[in-house]
Amino acid sequence: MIRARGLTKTFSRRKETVEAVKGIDVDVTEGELVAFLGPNGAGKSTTLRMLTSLLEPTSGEATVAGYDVTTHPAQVRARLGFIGQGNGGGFSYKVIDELHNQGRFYGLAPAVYSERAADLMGALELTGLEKRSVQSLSGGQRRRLDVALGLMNHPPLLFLDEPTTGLDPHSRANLWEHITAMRERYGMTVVLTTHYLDEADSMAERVVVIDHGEIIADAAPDVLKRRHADDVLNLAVATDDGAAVRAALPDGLGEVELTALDPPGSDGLRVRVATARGADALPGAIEALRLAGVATTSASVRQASLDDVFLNLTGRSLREEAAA
Ligand SMILES: Nc1ncnc2c1ncn2[C@@H]1O[C@H](COP(=O)(O)OP(=O)(O)OP(=O)(O)O)[C@@H](O)[C@H]1O
Repeated sequence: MIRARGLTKTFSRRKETVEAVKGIDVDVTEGELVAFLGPNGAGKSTTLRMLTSLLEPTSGEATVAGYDVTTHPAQVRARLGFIGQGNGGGFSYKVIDELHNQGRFYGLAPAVYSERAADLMGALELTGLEKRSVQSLSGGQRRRLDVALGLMNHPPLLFLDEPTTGLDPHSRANLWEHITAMRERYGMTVVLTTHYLDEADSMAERVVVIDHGEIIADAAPDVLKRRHADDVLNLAVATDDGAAVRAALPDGLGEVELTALDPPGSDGLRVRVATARGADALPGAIEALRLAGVATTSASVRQASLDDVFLNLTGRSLREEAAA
């Protein structure tokens, strides 16, 4: 569905040159749900805008839905839906007029766009808001209208640029339900950008991590975590004999860190082990300690997150950058 090779975009701003995208190679096959994850300014939107033919690449090439984005932009646009960061709707227009105008824009017959608009309004829980002005909608409703606008041409490929940014957790979850339902209904390929780690982790089947205009990792969230991050076992043990704890833990479990328990003076140690597949390793670790006569008084596993992946790949935390 998408094939990009050596895609670059350089912007000249006054006398400054910004290399926003630095030679991206990416393939997306039909039906995939792919998230481009990266901090602000990483080049996600620029990549999306090139793939949707809205922005001409400085160099490189991309084929989308079978057409070259530079030589056949109209054919590309006819086959995709694009939901940008800003709201697509004109603020003072009525919701239904926005949808109908979008249908006209795609050259659909009135009977077809009226039916599609009604159908999408129902599917995206916008029924009853037909006559409301776009500016009177809530953030979540407006985003769902954006999705409806993006789907009026029944595209085989949907691009969403930060679809859930600025929405509260409830509206984010609700929008996701709708995106997933629409994807199933139309069998669409979906490509989106996000800087929400939890969203990329839970919703995307594949995550393309972008930093400074380059793809630094590309795989399913679980695979990324297995490759680039460890789970952490956190145990408390009822002994101060650190050497005995180290000797008891299975060989090759992972890096072990021992610290005194809080508050100071408490008997025992806190044991932290960075390890792959922490939940699977935990029972064995507790049993090995027990056999060595060491009682475990508390145990938990912190699963590796995509933030750990980003941190290990770049030395920076995406969570902190997103909050900054
Ligand atoms: N039209 C433009 N003119 C000059 N520089 C630009 C332009 N558009 C983007 N840039 C720069 O290119 C870089 C990548 O921007 P881009 O918007 O693609 O990042 P992003 O990953 O989508 O970030 P965000 O999450 O903030 O949207 C940034 O340094 C940005 O300032």
